[in-house]
Amino acid sequence: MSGPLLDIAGLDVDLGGTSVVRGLSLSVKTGEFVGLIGPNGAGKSTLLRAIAGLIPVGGTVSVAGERLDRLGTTERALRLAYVPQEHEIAWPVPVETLVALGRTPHRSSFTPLSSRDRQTVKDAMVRMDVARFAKRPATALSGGEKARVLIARALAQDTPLILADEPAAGLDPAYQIALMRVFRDLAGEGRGIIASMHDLGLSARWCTRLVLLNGGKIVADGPPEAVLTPETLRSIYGVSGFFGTAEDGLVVQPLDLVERR
Ligand SMILES: Nc1ncnc2c1ncn2[C@@H]1O[C@H](COP(=O)(O)OP(=O)(O)OP(=O)(O)O)[C@@H](O)[C@H]1O
Repeated sequence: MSGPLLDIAGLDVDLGGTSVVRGLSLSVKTGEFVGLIGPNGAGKSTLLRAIAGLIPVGGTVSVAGERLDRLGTTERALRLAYVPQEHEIAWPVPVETLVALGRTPHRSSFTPLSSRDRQTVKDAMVRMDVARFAKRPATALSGGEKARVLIARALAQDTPLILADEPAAGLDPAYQIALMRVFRDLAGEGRGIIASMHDLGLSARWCTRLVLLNGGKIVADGPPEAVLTPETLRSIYGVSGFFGTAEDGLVVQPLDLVERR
């Protein structure tokens, strides 16, 4: 594929009569792990929901050169997977059944899972370390375990583009890092990942690119070192930070509240 994996042009989103995303354009290539960062209310979830086709938008969203608004639900679900911020699981279905729902766009109705489907589901559960819960009701898991099951469902969907809304929230440090490794590996395998994140340390360390949103607009976009600076922390988040360099790159730790200038 020569063009971008994701191409957003002139995206506008109005919610409840308020303009939440304004004239936003963004291109993401295969191999990129994009951290979507920004303060509360910046528009991160709205942007992800808009890309996923869950809310009406102005402008265009294309994946691999095809406009998503011209595709049916199944065709769209073959191109992108979306992990919601909420980890509500309504029915006590076994974890493996829930993860297997990710295979829906690849199958015709009422046919059993193929051996490829079963292998993909198993690989997704192993990758997210939930295979040992395979037979457990998904409702009988901890918050972090549920979060990992919902990410496994998205991985089972086996799409070129993965959108995840605060996927690291609720995970312990080891699982947060494991998730960052999974996303980095998936990007290395030729997919594109966009994950909204509040943890600036994690996003600085693991994302290949950061897109900083504020007031529904992109205010910075580039490698972590270019986006996360003392100036952006102060002006956008209203915090000071510790900045260091470890063997593998940037270390950022917000320190205290400061006046936004
Ligand atoms: N249904 C709605 N009607 C009106 N305004 C909404 C609606 N949903 C969200 N908003 C507003 O849109 C803005 C962006 O919200 P969004 O959830 O996208 O932000 P976010 O960057 O994901 O924030 P957070 O970090 O708090 O999750 C906020 O000001 C929010 O109040």
